[in-house]
Amino acid sequence: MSGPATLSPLSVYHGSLRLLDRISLCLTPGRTVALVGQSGAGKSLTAAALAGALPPTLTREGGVLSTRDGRVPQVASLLQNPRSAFNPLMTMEAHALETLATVGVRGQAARQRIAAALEDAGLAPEVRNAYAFELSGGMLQRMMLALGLMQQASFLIADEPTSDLDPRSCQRSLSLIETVVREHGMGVLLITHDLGVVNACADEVHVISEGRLVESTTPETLCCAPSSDAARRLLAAHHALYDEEPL
Ligand SMILES: Nc1ncnc2c1ncn2[C@@H]1O[C@H](COP(=O)(O)OP(=O)(O)OP(=O)(O)O)[C@@H](O)[C@H]1O
Repeated sequence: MSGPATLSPLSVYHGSLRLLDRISLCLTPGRTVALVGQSGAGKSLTAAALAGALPPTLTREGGVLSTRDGRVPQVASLLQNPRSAFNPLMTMEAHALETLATVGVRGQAARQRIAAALEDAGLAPEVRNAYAFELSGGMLQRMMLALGLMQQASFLIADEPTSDLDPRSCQRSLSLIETVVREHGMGVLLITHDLGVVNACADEVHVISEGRLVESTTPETLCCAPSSDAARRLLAAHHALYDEEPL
């Protein structure tokens, strides 16, 4: 497990249009950092850049995540739509073996890591023989997490992991993230527009608006004394949606 890692200022362009403007973040093992913002603010682009998955039509400047000693840490992803992360023609074991080969783990050692990671992610051993179409969205999210655990990734980028989930699945997804932070010491970047999720999980929160970070604070301060217009708009939207005190 690595120490804290810093994202060097990240800018992303579509032609001459700047979509992200010098986004800089620090991720720390065992801590959850939330990135919140309205639709179109730049959350998913930040996640994609961190995961090395920006669309080829976009160009980037900076945005290298590195530790103090200059190493680039392993980063795992938990996507909004986990089904899109799996090849429908490959079993979960084939995905796992492919992932482990990228970090040089093969043979018996790979099989042992797969068994341990499935168990840690709360999946039955038989899941290794399943194809994506045989698993629910929640199980596929767990499998994504298992892939991160078996790689011994230091950080997890969770992009809207609770969107489109019913309340029970939402709770399960959040407790899974809590487990990787508490028991495996991963550092998490949690991308969401839901301030309730921020309050439940995050140690610190950054607000993004029109591709720029406009506020960095604690969940408590964001709820009680937000300093940016963007954060105030998010709070107002939360009030309007839930018709109650937001956090
Ligand atoms: N492939 C792309 N080509 C051109 N522009 C893009 C591309 N992907 C995203 N954008 C633009 O970049 C901006 C940020 O998009 P992004 O998807 O990061 O927003 P977001 O904060 O994740 O929003 P949401 O919560 O709706 O997912 C938006 O203006 C979007 O239209």
